[in-house]
Amino acid sequence: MTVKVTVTGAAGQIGYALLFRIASGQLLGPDVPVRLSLLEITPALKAAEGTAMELDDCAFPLLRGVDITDDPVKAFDGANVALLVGARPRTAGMERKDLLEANGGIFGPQGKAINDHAADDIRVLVVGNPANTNALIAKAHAPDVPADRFTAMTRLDHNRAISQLAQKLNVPVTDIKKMTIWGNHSTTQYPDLFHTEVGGKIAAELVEEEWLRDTFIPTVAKRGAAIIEARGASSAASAANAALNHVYDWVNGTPEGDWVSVALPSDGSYGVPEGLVCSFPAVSRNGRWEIVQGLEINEFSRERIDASVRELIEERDAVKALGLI
Ligand SMILES: NC(=O)c1ccc[n+]([C@@H]2O[C@H](COP(=O)([O-])OP(=O)(O)OC[C@H]3O[C@@H](n4cnc5c(N)ncnc54)[C@H](O)[C@@H]3O)[C@@H](O)[C@H]2O)c1
Ligand SMILES: O=C(O)C[C@H](O)C(=O)O
Repeated sequence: MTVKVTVTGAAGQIGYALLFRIASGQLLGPDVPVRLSLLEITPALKAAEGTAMELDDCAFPLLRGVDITDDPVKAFDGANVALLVGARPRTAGMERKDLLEANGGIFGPQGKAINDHAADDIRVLVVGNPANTNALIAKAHAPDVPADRFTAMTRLDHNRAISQLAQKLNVPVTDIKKMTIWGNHSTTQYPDLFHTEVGGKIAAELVEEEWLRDTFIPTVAKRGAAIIEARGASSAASAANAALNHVYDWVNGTPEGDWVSVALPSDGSYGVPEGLVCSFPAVSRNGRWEIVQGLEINEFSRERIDASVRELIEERDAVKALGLI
């Protein structure tokens, strides 16, 4: 069966890094045909058409067609996977409230279009920032879709944390298992090494406490800003790569003996208020995310998880006050 994949913000940077890899089979697997549906704002439709011409020119064996539209209803009609990448970026002089409001105007109607028109098995990944709260808004407008189909991306933070630790310990990234990012995809996120395993040993015991606290955590949490500073634009190829990892694992399952980081609606686990879209350690089984249960949270971790959750609560309360959820 051909899977319909809708990508919003398709003419943007992440879109350009993402679409060719989806069409080559890296989102769902090498045997799954895909049809791409590109949603853009009207002024960017021509650029999206250019990208679609290039997709044609690749003659990808799995690509069954590309549709381009500025209408969310058409874009999400029958969609099985939705990658919500397009968002309103913060510009000079813009208050946080303005940013949340502008994004509410995007993610509310997209959530409703998903609710009314997507396929029954729709899976949604929000990449556009502020990703957790944009996912919360989309979910609030899709009451008929199971809440756990709405996720936001912290897989890039997860991959960044694995890479930083691998470099510190001079081991291949494949030696690192059970990394966790807790909380918000923002600088308050908490990359947790107290359950991470490296060759069967706990990572926090293999590094100096000072490095963990003063180098590792801030490097991972501020990596997005460091990329913007270096590139003059936000991360695109690595964000696209993380989106592919997230959906691939969701659909095909996470490997035994490991887990990944996923922002998904809390069921109250680890004291995170129900419904908040928060990053947790998670495994995918039978096509559904399950939060890893029973991890012991020490005082150091508790403080940091709580700080990020507080920020998520503030964002939720702000969008509630604006009538966006
Ligand atoms: N979660 C993460 O880890 C992560 C990582 C990197 C970037 N991001 C975020 O991803 C988003 C996209 O990044 P980018 O570099 O591709 O940005 P970009 O500005 O290059 O592209 C965004 C695209 O979205 C489109 N767009 C805007 N409003 C839209 C709407 N209502 N419907 C459809 N399309 C719309 C724009 O026309 C533009 O083409 C940003 O919000 C960025 O902050 C998230
Ligand atoms: O776009 C940004 O603000 C940064 C991005 O979320 C990232 O983590 O690279």
